[in-house]
This record gives sequence, structure tokens and C-alpha cells, in this order.
Amino acid sequence: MRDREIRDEQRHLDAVYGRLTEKIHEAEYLMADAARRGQVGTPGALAERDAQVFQAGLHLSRLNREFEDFLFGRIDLLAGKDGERGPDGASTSVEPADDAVREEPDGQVADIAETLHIGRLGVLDADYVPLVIDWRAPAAAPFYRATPLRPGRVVRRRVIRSRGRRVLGVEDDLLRPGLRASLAGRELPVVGDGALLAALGRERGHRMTDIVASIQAEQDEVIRAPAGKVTEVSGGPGTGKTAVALHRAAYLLYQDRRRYAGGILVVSPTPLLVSYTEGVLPSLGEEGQVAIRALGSLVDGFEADAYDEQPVAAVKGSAAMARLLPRVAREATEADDAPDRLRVVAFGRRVELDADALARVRRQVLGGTAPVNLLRPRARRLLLDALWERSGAAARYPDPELAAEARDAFFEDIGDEDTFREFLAAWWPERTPLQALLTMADERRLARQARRLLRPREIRLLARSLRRVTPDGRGLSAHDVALLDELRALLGAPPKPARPAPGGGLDELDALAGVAELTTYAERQERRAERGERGERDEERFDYTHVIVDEAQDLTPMQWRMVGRRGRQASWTVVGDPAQSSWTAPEEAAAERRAALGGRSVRRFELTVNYRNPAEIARVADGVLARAMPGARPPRAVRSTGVLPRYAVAGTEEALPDAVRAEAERLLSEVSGTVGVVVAMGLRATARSWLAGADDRLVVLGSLEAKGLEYDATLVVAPARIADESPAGARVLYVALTRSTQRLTVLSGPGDAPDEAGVPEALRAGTDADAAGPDAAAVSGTPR
Ligand SMILES: Nc1ncnc2c1ncn2[C@@H]1O[C@H](COP(=O)(O)OP(=O)(O)OP(=O)(O)O)[C@@H](O)[C@H]1O
Repeated sequence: MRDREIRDEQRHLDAVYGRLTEKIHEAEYLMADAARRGQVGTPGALAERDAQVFQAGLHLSRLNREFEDFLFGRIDLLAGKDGERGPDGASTSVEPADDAVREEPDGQVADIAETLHIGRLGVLDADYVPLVIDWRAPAAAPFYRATPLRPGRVVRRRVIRSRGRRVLGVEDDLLRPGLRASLAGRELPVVGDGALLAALGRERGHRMTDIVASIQAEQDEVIRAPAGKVTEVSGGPGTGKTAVALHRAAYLLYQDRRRYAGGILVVSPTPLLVSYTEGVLPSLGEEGQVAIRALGSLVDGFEADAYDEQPVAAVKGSAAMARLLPRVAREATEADDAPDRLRVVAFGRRVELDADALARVRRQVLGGTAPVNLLRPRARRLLLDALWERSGAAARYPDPELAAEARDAFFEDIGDEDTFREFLAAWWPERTPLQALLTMADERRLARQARRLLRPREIRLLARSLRRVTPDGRGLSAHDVALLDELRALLGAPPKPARPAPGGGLDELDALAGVAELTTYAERQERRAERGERGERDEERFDYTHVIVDEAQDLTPMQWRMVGRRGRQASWTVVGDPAQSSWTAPEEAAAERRAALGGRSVRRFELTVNYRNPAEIARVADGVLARAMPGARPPRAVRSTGVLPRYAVAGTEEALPDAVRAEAERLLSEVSGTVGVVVAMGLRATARSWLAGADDRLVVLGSLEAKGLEYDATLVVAPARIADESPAGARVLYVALTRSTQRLTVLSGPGDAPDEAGVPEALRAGTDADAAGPDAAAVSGTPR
């Protein structure tokens, strides 16, 4: 029966590829036709050509891609209630018709009225009959949502596994097990079980894969939630928050491409998580439509390449910085070598402003409300005012009209003089955010500015950490980047250098027709890079239509402010888990988060199933969670492997390197996929040197870098050092323990106080809290 069913699906897939081949030929014809039009040369024809090339090119690149599993699902449905059909050719009703199921003496019977195949893109045959329904289309929703409790019209759900053009296998679920259904006169067959579990057990690589074939009902609710306002998703580790957020981006694009194309920003905590996840959207057919950026690369022109230790991070991320930075920005114009005297010649006499007079004018200028760099015209005017005053000329013109005329002439003459202009440029220089940030490395100056905002120790830490930043922006941390963004807003953009007149074809088209609509985000990025090479700066984007924040529990107040600036008009999807937060002042962050989301109403979802960790590993992590966040209810692990975590001990500091190597080797031999070695941030570089030259399936990570990632096997080294590294250390340890899909080894070092079974103290304590029972409080990895 299995072979017959596979042959049936193969026939369908052949028909789909047949149709795709026709579409590819159509698209190629359109491309060739567009090229001919290109020779006409009028702007209108060019714009039309560009649109056509864009559409055809998009189509071609999607169709030509040999998707591993272009077609992955099928649902067999009862007749629908209203019998209406939607634009994709499928019936729209979710509920079965009243007479769809017949009662017979030996039970319920029904005929399958409609069969839909679900895939990565929709494909219609030449008669507009759907061969494949796009997974994001409303008609595909029952594939993900139907449950035996609420089956709707779905009788059988089938997951189809294929490679290239070959169907390899099928797995069925019966949603109405009591019903005898027939399809084309034959009883509906059911093959295999466990499509989800098969997906979860597969080996992991260094890139995340999509989950379209096995999205679960609670996840589907989030993916398809209406886009208005704020969609907030909480859930413990491994519940699919990141996966769901990315699939939601693809769904929004499908829903309203005009609105969202190129306008979705995904904010990720680390560059590692960016590179881990960035393949998912292209695999869903959305190449280059979504900007995925790490917090440290959110401000154009800067790239964080350094890490702040926890006490420094705590200062830089805190809301106090939002009060300190305006002072820094205001004083950033005061250069050490600024002139302290202004001399001009007016009416044949020397007129002069001394240091005191200049200081008075500076205070007056700063009374203005514009960003600091934009106050220069005000500075010019107030300096001229002061000079006019000082010249005493006003007294010579009793008639107010004549006085005003003389004053205007004075302003014009003096204002245009080279000496005055040079003075102004030196006295009120334009400052870049980086220059302003670097002024904070001066501890004495910072101490004055930060009075009553920071403690002396905090001031010292801050100034010291900024001394590592070079004038060209190397040595910045992700926290510094948020400060730069704040300073950029406070200073205001210096006037842009005049753009060269539009030259090449595409730029010209942009200018003509606002063709941004017609080009892909990737194309625009490429051109942006080209412009960058030519030394032209593009304006940074702040007008995203949708902002997705991953690992939202970790954003500091200053980072919320930075992200908030990019989504003033946007709708939001915010996913996170407070139990994994490495940030220590949650209330402060919550206030800035509310401000960033701009008071929009919030729709909350919670994911409750852990798809990553086997139950054996989840149990160990749950113990640590109970200690890190008493009362938190962990997510439920769906599978078990029968393999318990392993505990190993290195009794001395000297024994640690060999033990790490041995345990890492052991895990490499036990799994065929990736191995992550997680150590305290302070041990990163050393641990990398211990494992230099190891198999490239192995990665060494600092605890904070492990956020969001997963490995077939994880080695957690010296847990107490991870836990002791910050006040949020126990939560960071919880993150480290929840990275594995198959195997976990915990290696105790000196200081971990392992018991005779090798279980370190940090993991033992959890069992006490376990005794309080799982229902100790109604919290599940996240507060309700
Ligand atoms: N419905 C699903 N079908 C198959 N795999 C799934 C499904 N949901 C989640 N997964 C897998 O579970 C793993 C965890 O997902 P993901 O990284 O999105 O979780 P998360 O909630 O973001 O975790 P964390 O909080 O630890 O960052 C991934 O490998 C993902 O592919």
C-alpha cells in the first residue's frame, strides 16, 4: 500500500513539474521580450521593461530552484458547507456540509470531496485548477490547524517527503479516526506515523531549516495572526519561537507583498544567530525580502566586534544613559582646541567676544530645541547678535527702521567674512555620533556630565571600556552601537553631501518612477553596496512596516530605544522568554519596550511544547529553571531518546583542557551532526585554543553567544563559572543546558562541587525546587 501511495504522489508531483516547466518557458519568453523592449529607450518603456524583467526574473529564480521538498503536504477533505471557491481554486469553507457525513448501521461514512496538495508556492494548471496550494494561503491553514478534537473538513493529513523530483515517502494522520471515508470509490488508505517526530530527530547542521511541513497548530495561530499592532509570543526554549517568527515574515509577505516587500526587519541578538537563521526565508521562497540584523549591526556604518563584561554592559544598557547622552551630545561641540576669542573688524573698529561672552552665547544656543548639529545656524545668528551688541552701533541709529537695516547689513558683511566663517566652523563643529561617544572616554569630563546619574565606579568602568574604541569605530560592542544610535538622534544627521546626478540605468529608473516597488530588496542592497564603494552614503532606513524582535527578553532599555526608532509606523512581532533573560533590570527594560511599541495594543500567544530537547535533557534544565525563576513552568518536551545526560569531572584547573577535549571527542563520535561546547564568556578564547583544529562540526561558544542556537550534542563546561558570571547567571546556564537535540554532557571543573555521581552543585539544587511540584505557580517559562 505504501508503494502504491508513493506512486500516486509521484504522479502528482510529475504533473506539478510539468506545469512548472511550462511556466519557466513562459517566464523565459517574457525576459527575452523585455530585453527587446529595452532597446526602445524611452523612460516609460524602460520602467515597463524593468517591471517585466523583475516579475519574470523573480518567477524564474523561484521556479528554477530545485526545492528539496517543493510539495510537502496533502489534505483530504469532506464537502464544504457553502460550496464556494476562493481565488486559489479551493473551497473556502472550514466546516463540513451538513450532509457530508452519513450515519449507517455500522458507523459513519463519507466521501472525500476535495484533495489539496500543499507546497512552497501555489501552482495552478492551465485550467486554473490548483495543483499545489501555497502553504500560506487560507486554504492551506487546515493542514496545520486541524486536530482530532477540531478536524473541520480534514479527514486525512499527509506529509510527503521528496528530494528533487522524487517522492521518497508519505506519513499520514487521521483526523477523524472513527469515520470510514472513501476516495474515488476506494477506502482512504493511511500510511506510517510520526512526521513531526521524524523531523525533530534529524541531525542538525550549522544552518536552521524551515518547518513548513510540520508547523503545529499553536504555532500556526501565531504565524497567521493578523498583522495589526503587536503580536507577542512567549514560550520556553525550543518551542519554535524563532522558527515561527521567520515563517510569520514569509506569511506577511504572502498576505500583502506590496506593503511588506523589503520592509520587514528581524532583529536578532547575535551575528551567530543571524547566520544560523538567514537561510530559512530563502528556503521559503523569500530571498532578500527581509532584513535580518544583529543588535550590534543595526546602525549603518558600524559593526560591533567587541564584548562588554556584565558590569559594563549593565551601565551601557541602562535607562540612565538616555539621560546622560543628551548632556554628552550638547557638550560634544566643545572641542578642546576650540577658539576662545572671536575678533572681527566692523565700522573700522575691532569688535571682540571674549571667553565669557562666548560661553554665554553657547548657553543661549543650546537653549534651542533642534538636534545639536542642526543648531549651527542658530549659533551663527546669536554670535552675530552678540557682536552687533558689542559694537555699540545700535546707539547710533535712533530710528528703529534704520537700525534694523544697519543690523541686516552688518550681519551680511560680517557673516560672510572668512574669519567669521572659520571661527564658526571651529567653535561649533559638526560632530559624528562616534566622536561624541569617544568624548566619554575622558573620565573627568564624563564624571561631570554623569553627576547624579551614575556612581563613580560605573563612570570609571564606562570611560575605561570606551578607551578601546578606535576613531574609525573598531572595538565597539553591541551596547555601544545602541549608544551611537541615541547620539545620532541627538546630534542630528550632518547635511548630506550632494548626490551625484543619477547616472546608470537602474538609478535613473529609481528616480523616474519610484521603482523601489519594482526591484527586490536584494537588488537594492546590492546597489546600496555599490554606492558605498563609490563613497556615497545612503540614507539609513527607519520606516520598516513590520519589525520582528527575536530573544526580546535580552534587549536592554537602550536597545529598545534603538529598535523602536526603526518601527515608529510598524506593526510588531515580539518573541522571547523571560526565563532565558541575561538582562538584570527587567522593569527598566519593560518601560522602554512599552515606549518602543508606542502604546499599540498587544495580542499575546504562548507556545508550550519543546521541540528541541529530548525529555531526558529537558528534565535537567527544568531543575535549573526552578532555581533561576522559581515558579516558572517549563515547556513540555515531545520526545525522548532514552539517553541520559552524562556528567564528567575535571578535578583541577590543569585537568580541564584534556577533559574538555576528551568529552568533545566523545560527543563527536556519538552524533553525526553538530557539537556545541558552551563555556563562560571569560573562558571563550582559552577554550577555543584547547579545541583548535577540531572537527568542523564542533563550535566553541561563550554562554551569551549560545542564545537561540542548537546542536546535536552540547558540552557545558564548568557550569558554576557560567552561573557566577552575572546576576542573571542562573538563567544563562538554563540557556546553555537547553541547546541540545540529542546529547548533553556537563563537565564540572574545580568550583563546581560535583557529588559522587558527578552532578555539579548548580544542577543539583534544582531538584529541591522540583519538589515544590510543577504547578507551584501559573507561570510557564514566561509570566502570564
Ligand atoms: N513544528 C515544528 N516542526 C519541526 N521542527 C520544529 C517545529 N517547531 C520547532 N521545531 C524545531 O525546534 C527547534 C527549536 O526551534 P526554535 O529555535 O525556533 O525555538 P525557540 O523557541 O526560538 O528556542 P530558544 O528560546 O531556545 O531560542 C528548531 O530546530 C526547530 O526547527
